Amino acid sequence: MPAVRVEGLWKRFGEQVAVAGIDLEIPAGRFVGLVGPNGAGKTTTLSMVTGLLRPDSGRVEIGGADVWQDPAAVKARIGVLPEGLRMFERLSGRELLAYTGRLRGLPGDEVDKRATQLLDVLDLAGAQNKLVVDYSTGMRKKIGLAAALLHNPEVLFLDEPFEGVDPVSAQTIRKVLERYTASGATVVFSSHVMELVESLCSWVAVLAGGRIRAHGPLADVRGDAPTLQDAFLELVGMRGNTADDNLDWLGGGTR
Ligand SMILES: Nc1ncnc2c1ncn2[C@@H]1O[C@H](COP(=O)(O)OP(=O)(O)OP(=O)(O)O)[C@@H](O)[C@H]1O
Repeated sequence: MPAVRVEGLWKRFGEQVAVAGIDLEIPAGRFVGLVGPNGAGKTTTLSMVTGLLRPDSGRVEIGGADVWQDPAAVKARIGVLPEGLRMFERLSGRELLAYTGRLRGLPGDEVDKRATQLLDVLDLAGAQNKLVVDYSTGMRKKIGLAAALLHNPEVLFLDEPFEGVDPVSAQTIRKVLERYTASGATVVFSSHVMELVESLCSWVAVLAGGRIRAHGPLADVRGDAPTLQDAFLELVGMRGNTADDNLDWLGGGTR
């Protein structure tokens, strides 16, 4: 069974079609990259897939359960780190994890154990008693990731998890996620950084204009192109689209 099955997903915002009929089956146990240019519909798709935004039409199943018919069952099985996540900022990192764990129905001592381990692995132990409002961008991503992992979900959805994260923290996050997928869990994440997707993901979906342009194992999507970046530019029709002709006034010369 695929980890995620999406059928005929559509979303309009007024005149703007954000997602224009997506069909996708994401295999389980893979590190999956969802890539696409700005405005491609990645966040809208992930929001609908994780039960945060109701689609105009279409269906989403996670582990065989329908996201919109049975939201509580699905939400118990997934972890989500959305873009611009709002957190309870007046809690410390540890308090936030304790609160999240109890909301997830975990026993208190289990929450304590898992929180201690996650804070440690994610290099947040020293900041565990600091309020989340005082965390840096990277620290916020890491505490958000810890909260999303606490209940050991089957599928983890991450919107731009590496944005604003320094290379050391990125490596830490990467190791945690690699360990998680190695045990059979699925990670689906959106990113603009092709090198990162190429080095992390075994399966990718390319989204542009609200539609899937290509999907499948990384090597199949890359095809004969030297890098995923080249394949991506070809697929989204941006190859050769340079600013040379239009910005002839920019730079040295006439002011
Ligand atoms: N709440 C909204 N109201 C109106 N239009 C929206 C809304 N959310 C998204 N859109 C539009 O839908 C389209 C897809 O947006 P979305 O945020 O899903 O793209 P994205 O691929 O995540 O982009 P980025 O990489 O820039 O984050 C865009 O044209 C955007 O302007």
